[in-house]
Amino acid sequence: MSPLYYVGLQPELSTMDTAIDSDRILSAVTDGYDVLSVPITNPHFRSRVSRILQSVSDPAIVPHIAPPIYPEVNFVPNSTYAQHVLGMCAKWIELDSTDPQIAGVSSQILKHELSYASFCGLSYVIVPGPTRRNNVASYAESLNTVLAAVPYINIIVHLAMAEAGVEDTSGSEVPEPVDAMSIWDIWNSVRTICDYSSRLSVGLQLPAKLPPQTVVSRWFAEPITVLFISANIFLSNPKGYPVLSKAHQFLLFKYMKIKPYTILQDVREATQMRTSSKLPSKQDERAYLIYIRHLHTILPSPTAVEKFGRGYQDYLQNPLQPLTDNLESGTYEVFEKDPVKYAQYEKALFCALSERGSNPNAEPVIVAVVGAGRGPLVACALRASEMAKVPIFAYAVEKNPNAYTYLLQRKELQWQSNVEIVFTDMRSWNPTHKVDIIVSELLGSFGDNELSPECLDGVQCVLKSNGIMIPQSYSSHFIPAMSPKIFSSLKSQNKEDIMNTPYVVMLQAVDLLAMEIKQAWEFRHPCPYLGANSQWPASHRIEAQHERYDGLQKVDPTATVRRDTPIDIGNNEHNNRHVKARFSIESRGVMHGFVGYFESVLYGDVELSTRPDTINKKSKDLVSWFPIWFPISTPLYVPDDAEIEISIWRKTDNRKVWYEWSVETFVLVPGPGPGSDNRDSIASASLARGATSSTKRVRLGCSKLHNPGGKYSSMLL
Ligand SMILES: C[S@@+](CC[C@H](N)C(=O)[O-])C[C@H]1O[C@@H](n2cnc3c(N)ncnc32)[C@H](O)[C@@H]1O
Repeated sequence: MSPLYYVGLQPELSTMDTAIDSDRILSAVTDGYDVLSVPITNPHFRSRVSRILQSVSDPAIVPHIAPPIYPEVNFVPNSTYAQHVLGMCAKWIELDSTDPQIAGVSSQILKHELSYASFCGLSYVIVPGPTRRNNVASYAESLNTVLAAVPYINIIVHLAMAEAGVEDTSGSEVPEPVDAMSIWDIWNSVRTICDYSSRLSVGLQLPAKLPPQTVVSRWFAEPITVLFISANIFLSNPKGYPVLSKAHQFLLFKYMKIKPYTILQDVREATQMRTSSKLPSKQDERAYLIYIRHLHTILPSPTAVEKFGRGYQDYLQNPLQPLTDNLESGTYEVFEKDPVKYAQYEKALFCALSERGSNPNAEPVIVAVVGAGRGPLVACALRASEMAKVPIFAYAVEKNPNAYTYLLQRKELQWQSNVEIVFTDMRSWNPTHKVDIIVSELLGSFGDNELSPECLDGVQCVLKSNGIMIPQSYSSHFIPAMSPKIFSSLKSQNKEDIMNTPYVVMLQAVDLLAMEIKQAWEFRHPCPYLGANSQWPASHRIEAQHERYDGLQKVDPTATVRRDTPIDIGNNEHNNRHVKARFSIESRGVMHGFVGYFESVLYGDVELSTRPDTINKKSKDLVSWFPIWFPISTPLYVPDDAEIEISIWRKTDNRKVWYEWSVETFVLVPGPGPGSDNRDSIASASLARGATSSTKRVRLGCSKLHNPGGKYSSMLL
C-alpha cells in the first residue's frame, strides 16, 4: 500500500566509493523511508573526468567524456527499487560555469547521468541549482537540451528557499538585489527559458531561519516535488527528541497539502550530536522520520472548502451555462450539499417575509423561485414561511425539462397545493398573478457570468411594484495572481481559445500578487433601467407550460399579466460593464492571470461571499462556488514596487454575453513626479501608498486584448 505522505533519506555518502547495492537501498526502505536520494555516479567517475580535464592543455577545447560505466555508477537497474530512488546528479558539475570547458564537460555529465537514470527506470533526478547569477541562461539552456534528449525523466532543480550560496559574480556595477526573493527570481528565469516544461520542478532546501511569509507563499505556488530538510535544523524537545520550530511546523503543514517528498539530510551527523554517540542506533536515527510522519498525522483539519474541493485543486473547468445547457441531476445534487448557501437564502426569505407582517388571515405572499432546479429554494421558502408565520404561495419556474419532472414529483409527494410548478424560460413567463418576491440563484463564480442579469431582467415584469428580488444585488471582484501550474497546463494544450477563456477552478498553487482584492462592478435587482412591463422579444421565448399533467393544472389561461412594451434585445446595453482597476504590488512576481470572486446581498444584511477576505464574515464555509480564473496568454513579470492595471469589459450583443480583458504593468521609480512630462501621473495612487511626489511611474509592459468580440468564449442568451 502506498503511504499517504512520502518521506525519504539522503544518506551520508561522503566516504563511499563503491556502488550502492540493492540491499542497501532496500534496507533503507525497510527502515521506514519511502525513498532514498542516491548520487547516480561516484568518485570513480569524478576521478576519470578530472584526469581527462588535466590531460587537455588547450582551455578552448571541450574534451569528450564517455558515459559512466560500472563501477562508476552507484546502482544498476532493478525494477524492485527503481521506484524508491531519486537520482542525484553530481554536485561538482557547473552547468553555469563561465569557463566553456567546464560548462561543456558539465553538460555532457548531466546528459550521461540522466540517460543512465532513465535507463534504470528512475522517474526523478535532482540537479544542483545554479551557483552564479550571471549565467542563468547557460544553466537553463543545458537543462532544456537534456530535457529534450532524455524524454522520460523529470528534473528537480535543488534550490535554497531564500538567499544562500548564490554569489553575485556578475561583475556588474549595478548588482542584482540579493534578498529573500532572489532565489525565486533565478528559478523563474530558469523555468521561463525552459518554456515552463512540465518535467521541470523544484527541490526546495528549507533554511534554519525561515524567510518572510511572502517568500513562503511564493514558493507554495511553484511545482515543488521535494522538500529537503537537514536534521541539523531540528531543535530538541525537553525529552531530547528532535522537533521542528513552530514556524517550520506551520510551513510543513502548508506544504504537505501539495504532497512533496520530504527528504531528510544529515541524519547520522545530527543524531551523533544529539546522542553524543559515535555509533548511534538505527532507532535514534529514526527519530526524525517518526517526527515528520507524526506531523503529517496532526495536520490541521481541512476547511469546508478544502474538503469539498478535494481532488479538484487547480483543475480547470469550463463555467456552467445553465441557461443554454440543461444541468444533470448529479450537478444539482452537488449544489444541494452546500448547507451555507441554503441557510443564507432561508434567512433572507425569513427576513423578507417577516417584514411583510405575520397575519395568518392575510392573502398569501406570492413567491416565485425562478430557475428552481430540483427545488431546494422552494423548500427554503416554505420553511421560512412557517418560521415567520407568513403564509405563501410559491411558483417554481424552471426551463430544464428534466428538473421540471423532478419538481412535479416533489410537489405531488411533498408540497401539494401551495406550490405551482411552471415549465418555462423565466424571460417569457406569464403568471396568473404578479408576485411579491422573486427568488433566484443564477450566480456564477464571477457573479453575473451565468447571465443572472439578463434572466432576471426578463422576469422582472411579473414583480409587483412594491415587490422585492432575492438577491437584491451582486458584485464581481478580482485580483492579479501568479500560477505557473495553471499557466503551463493551459499552455500545453496549445490552442488559441484556451488563453481567451475564463475557467472555474479550486485554486491551490496560486499566489495572489496584490494585497487587495478590488470590486469590478455590481448588478442590482429590480433593475432600475427597465419599465414594469418589459420582456424579452418573442423569438427568445419558449412557451410557458403550466404543469403538464392533467388534474394538477389550475391555470386560467386568460388571466395572464399584460406586457405592453417588450424591450428590444439590443437594449441589453445597461448590462454592459467596464472597469479598469489599479493594484499595488510590493514584492516582485509573474502575473499569469487574475482571480475573480463575487459577493451578493441576498436581503438586508444577509450576504454571500466567495472573497477569501470576507467569506468568513459573510458566509463562512460556503462551498458552492470555486473562484474564476482569467488567464493571460503571455506571463508578465512585475518588479518590486510595481503596479498592475487590469481592464475588463462585460459586453453583450443580441445573442451572447462575453468578457474581454487586458493588463498593463508599471514600476514606480524615484524621479520627477507629476508636473513633468510623465503622462501617467501616479500622484493619487502612489501617495496613498506612502510614495512621495517625486516618484515616477514607468510603463513596463502590457498584454494583448483577450477574447475580443467574444471570439473564443461567451455565454449564449
Ligand atoms: C444554478 S441552478 C440553481 C438551481 C436551484 N435553485 C438550486 O439552488 O439548486 C440555476 C437553475 O436555473 C435554471 N435556469 C437558468 N436560466 C433560466 C431561465 N432563463 N428560465 C428558467 N430557468 C432557468 C437552470 O436550468 C437551473 O436549473
